[in-house]
Amino acid sequence: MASTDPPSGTSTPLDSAASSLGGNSLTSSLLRAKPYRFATQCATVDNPDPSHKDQHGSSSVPIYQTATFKGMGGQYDYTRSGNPTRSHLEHHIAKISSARHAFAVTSGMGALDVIFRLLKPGDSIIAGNDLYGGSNRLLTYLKVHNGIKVHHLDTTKPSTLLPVLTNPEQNVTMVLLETPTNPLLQIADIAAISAMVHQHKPEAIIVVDNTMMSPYLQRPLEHGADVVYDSGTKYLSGHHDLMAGVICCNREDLAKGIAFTINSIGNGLSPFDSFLLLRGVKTLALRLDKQQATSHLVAKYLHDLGFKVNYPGLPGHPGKEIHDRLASGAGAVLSFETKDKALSERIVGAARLWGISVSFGCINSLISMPCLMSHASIDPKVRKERNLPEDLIRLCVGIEDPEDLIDDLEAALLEAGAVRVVDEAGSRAKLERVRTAEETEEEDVEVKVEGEVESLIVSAPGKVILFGEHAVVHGITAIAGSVDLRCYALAESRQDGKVSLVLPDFDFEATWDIASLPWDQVTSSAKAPRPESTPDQSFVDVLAQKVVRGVDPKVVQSEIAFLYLYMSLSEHKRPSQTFTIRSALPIGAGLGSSAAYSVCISSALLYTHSHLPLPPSTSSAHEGRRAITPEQANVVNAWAFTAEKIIHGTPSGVDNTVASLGGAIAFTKAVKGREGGLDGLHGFKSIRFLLTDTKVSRDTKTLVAGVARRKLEEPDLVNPILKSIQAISDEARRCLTDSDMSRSTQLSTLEKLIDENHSHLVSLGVGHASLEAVKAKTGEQPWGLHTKLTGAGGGGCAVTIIPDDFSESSLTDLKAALADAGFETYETSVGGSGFGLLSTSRNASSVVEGEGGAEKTVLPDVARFRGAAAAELAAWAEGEKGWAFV
Ligand SMILES: Nc1ncnc2c1ncn2[C@@H]1O[C@H](COP(=O)(O)OP(=O)(O)OP(=O)(O)O)[C@@H](O)[C@H]1O
Ligand SMILES: C[C@@](O)(CCO)CC(=O)[O-]
Repeated sequence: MASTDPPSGTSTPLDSAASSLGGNSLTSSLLRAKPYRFATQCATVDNPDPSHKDQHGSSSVPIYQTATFKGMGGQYDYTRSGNPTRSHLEHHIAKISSARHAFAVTSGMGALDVIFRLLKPGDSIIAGNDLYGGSNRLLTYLKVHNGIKVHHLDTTKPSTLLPVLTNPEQNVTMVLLETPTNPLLQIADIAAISAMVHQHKPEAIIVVDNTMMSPYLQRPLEHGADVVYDSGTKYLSGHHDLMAGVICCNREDLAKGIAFTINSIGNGLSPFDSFLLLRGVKTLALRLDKQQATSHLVAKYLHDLGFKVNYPGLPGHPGKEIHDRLASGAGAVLSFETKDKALSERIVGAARLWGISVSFGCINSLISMPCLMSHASIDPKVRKERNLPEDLIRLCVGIEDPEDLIDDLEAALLEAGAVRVVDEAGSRAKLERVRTAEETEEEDVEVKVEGEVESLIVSAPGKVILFGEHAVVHGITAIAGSVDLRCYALAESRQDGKVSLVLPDFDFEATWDIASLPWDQVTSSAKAPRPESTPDQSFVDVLAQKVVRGVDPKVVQSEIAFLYLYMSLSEHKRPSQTFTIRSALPIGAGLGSSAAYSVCISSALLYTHSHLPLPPSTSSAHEGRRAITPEQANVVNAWAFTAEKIIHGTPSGVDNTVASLGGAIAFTKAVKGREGGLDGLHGFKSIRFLLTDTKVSRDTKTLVAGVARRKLEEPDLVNPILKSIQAISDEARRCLTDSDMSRSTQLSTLEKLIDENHSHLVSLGVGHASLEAVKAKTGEQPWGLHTKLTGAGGGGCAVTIIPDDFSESSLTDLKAALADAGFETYETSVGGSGFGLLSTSRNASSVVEGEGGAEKTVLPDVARFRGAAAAELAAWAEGEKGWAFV
């Protein structure tokens, strides 16, 4: 093992040369202070132990071809445990990989085997579903012989990992990523996945197979990975004349475990192979620059002919902008489809300069069919499930002249009948791809399946924030719970190539031609929302051009949020649907109407577009409780958060979390490296609250921005207030969870905290005269109640605690007095169900006779859903049987 500190090469041979020549001018010292660039670092091998100089001043690291070392107490005793040639290599690899520790072993698979030995029986590992065949084979071995559970998931969509990560029955201790994948060149967002995994499973290790990129193009440790390995057989050595694997990490504990395994099993790299690999690494940047430049030409050539080409250097490659963020180049492996396996075999067989070979990374160009070669060990059924085309051809580009490579490929395509000449004039004949019969058939089938999606109804609750609104945006804990006023969405399938959004609350309806939507603008970051990142602004801007202007300008945000989610979740299916959304919640009044709307569109889309499986159908509302798993609710919540951000700007996430999961919670947002948290609270259920809508309209986005501005301008005023609000939330939480506290102490404590929190909110500038009027009225005798604003303030709603001994007649009088003052009241309990779902096509009561006596499935009483007054929606929903809830 070798350790470097600092990780990047800042000590240079020039330093010693300059000082021995007495070079100490300002310019030369400035120049020397700069770390070497990558190619220089590759070419310059530092001595891991400068106190131990080579006795003859050898310019190349000697091969210490010895099994044993004489004497006792020296640095080396036995080559299995350590060898100077290997130490030089490992030190060099660590330096170019931004790593503190590096290890060299006998192959890439040997490296993975060493890493897998960090796992224990009963552990779960998440791995991609487009993995190198050898990694897949080793994972199967672990599953069968070592009691390790393996989950193959689509790592291009980080949200698909959440259900397994958050499942308490799965002890996920490792996540194995490859990006770009081999051979489909799919992109996994190492940074997003690492952050997500570390948040949900801090003890899990993120392992990245970086062979396709090499440390020259991508250094995953810089993006949050814990362990990185490369098959050194590929780009690091570059000549296909040795087998090697390297492992890098920064964590001391992992380094110790890895060193122990290598020493115990004895698969450290031999001195001779260490020498060869060290020699190869010196030219890594030089080789890859050439290989990558030619790859761009080859990819473009095939793409222009009309083949489906997988290469992250091509515009439009899915995940390209994530890849560009993680890596500094597209690499030198690409793959393309011919849509005909036999045709692919003919192309591969006809190539001359492109050698038929497994592996990649060599200076010579290679061609292969992964399903027959590198990935043949994966069961054909599994290959199909993982969308690995049997006809796929992989090209690994070498350093030959690009013209020769393209000539040879062209000759092979022509000989195999994959292309034909359309114009012989010019220096290169004009060719076009010959379409296969299978392709034409497939296209017909695709057209037929469009629009065939489930119809269903979903609902989501609003919320009341008892303590901590606004402060929660800045990392303070909020105490909040769901209320029994909900938003409802009906998703209906249609067949006319259009999608409609109907918003009766805004007297608004918009219909778009699906084909005319800007599909080419759906970026991969839009398809994989992350809690800490903002929605893709350029996509939002493009969608803003597509919205239909209604009477109320606020509807624009609702439309953009809808289109953003519809397009990001549609994939290639693009179903024709109508979404009708109705709210029993007052809109823009502090009860989380935007979050409930966001959860409705998120859940309706995730289920109708088959991203989540429908829960088993139930016959009564009671049986439907917990029919939706918390894992599914987390996925719905993640997408709802994106919609909420589009509507709100910078929400904390508390509203959508309550609207998704329901119940009552203590919620803390993660800010600036401080961990967030989410805890369920149960003490709310029996407490009655009165909500009073002042009817003064306001906008959460503006109010939240106002507090943020104030925090920036007057930190000495705002920061102590935030601290006090944290203390209020902490005390409220204690009081709600302390089973020894008497009921009367509990209620009087909450009342005191309500008064304190309200005055802090007023100091933050989000109070309003109308809210003070409600506070004063409810505080008057004979009522004497305690009230605070709830939600964003500036108008909107106030919340009042109703003590247990408050009589019904007093409550009626109070409500009348508030109504006289022009306010609207709602009595609510806190802590009911999260989002719910009613699948209509599987509901037996929904089958009726259609035209010509045929049976037809319609939504249950959809007409009543559309026609009911807002206040009647809850009664309508209760009347419908078969709801499934979180
Ligand atoms: N039923 C609905 N149909 C369409 N859009 C809606 C609906 N309900 C809410 N919205 C969207 O949410 C916006 C209201 O969000 P806003 O954050 O201002 O209020 P709120 O969520 O009710 O209050 P708070 O965030 O303080 O709890 C509306 O302007 C609209 O864009
Ligand atoms: C004002 C605020 O704290 C609550 C809005 O309901 C904003 C947020 O948390 O997103």
